[in-house]
Amino acid sequence: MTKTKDEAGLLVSLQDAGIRREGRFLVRGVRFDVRRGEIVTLIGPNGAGKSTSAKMAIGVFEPDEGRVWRASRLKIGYVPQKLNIDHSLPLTVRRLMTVTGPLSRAEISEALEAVGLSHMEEANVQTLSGGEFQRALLARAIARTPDLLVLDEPVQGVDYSGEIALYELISKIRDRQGCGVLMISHDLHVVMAQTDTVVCLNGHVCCTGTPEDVSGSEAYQALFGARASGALALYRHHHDHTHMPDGRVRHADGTVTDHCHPHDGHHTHDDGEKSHA
Ligand SMILES: Nc1ncnc2c1ncn2[C@@H]1O[C@H](COP(=O)(O)OP(=O)(O)OP(=O)(O)O)[C@@H](O)[C@H]1O
Repeated sequence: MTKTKDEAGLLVSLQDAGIRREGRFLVRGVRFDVRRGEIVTLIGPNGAGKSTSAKMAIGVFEPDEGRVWRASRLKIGYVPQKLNIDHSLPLTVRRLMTVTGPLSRAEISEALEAVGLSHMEEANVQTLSGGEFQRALLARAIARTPDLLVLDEPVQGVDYSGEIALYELISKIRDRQGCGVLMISHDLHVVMAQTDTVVCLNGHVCCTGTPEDVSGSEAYQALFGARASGALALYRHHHDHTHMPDGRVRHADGTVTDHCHPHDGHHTHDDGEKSHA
């Protein structure tokens, strides 16, 4: 018996979807699926149609051609690219959490705890660092336990180690809540190691596949030129390390230390297990 889309864990499916404005297509021929537990990243240069495609996926835009299918009663958590906040008005983290809809005290505390911001519930958002602010927005999105978490450039204004921490957090949330994740990124090095599928856009889909497939494809190389060389691979390279049977850690550069470096992310174990402690 064939499984229905819902049974297969499919959350959203774009089939040759396109958006036309003022007589021209902003993007067309967009096709990708997001399933429960899966991380899909849209990459492409500025103006490539990443946000437009994500907006089609979540139903903000109806496609002018092609089709978009969404699971019934799909709950979406959206982390916007930017948020215009009137800094002349005081806004606490707790209030930020509820401006888009009511949440119980328990839901607020749990979400802030998940992103490591429990101690900042009463803080004014103006005082947060870039990384803390992104985590507060993430907390707001996950507090409603979405089926699909959509993040528009989540690491903007976040430094390299903050970026890795944020990616690990997103991956942890995916594991715990079992949601699907659709992520947008205009920069190449930010494609997180846990991404299952990369969709490379430039007004249309240039290529789709695993990060390795995409970084090796001609379409991707042509689109990003010199910047493309090894960029996705580089991300993995930086975070690859191996746990030796005696507990020590061997890094990609061959050095051996007692512990992981704080910036270490994806890694493998010598016993063949692939996971993070
Ligand atoms: N409502 C609209 N009417 C006309 N043009 C639009 C509209 N919305 C977006 N565009 C244009 O469509 C193109 C794709 O925009 P989109 O925001 O999807 O790109 P993006 O890949 O997310 O870019 P960035 O990396 O800069 O955020 C851009 O050239 C943009 O100016």
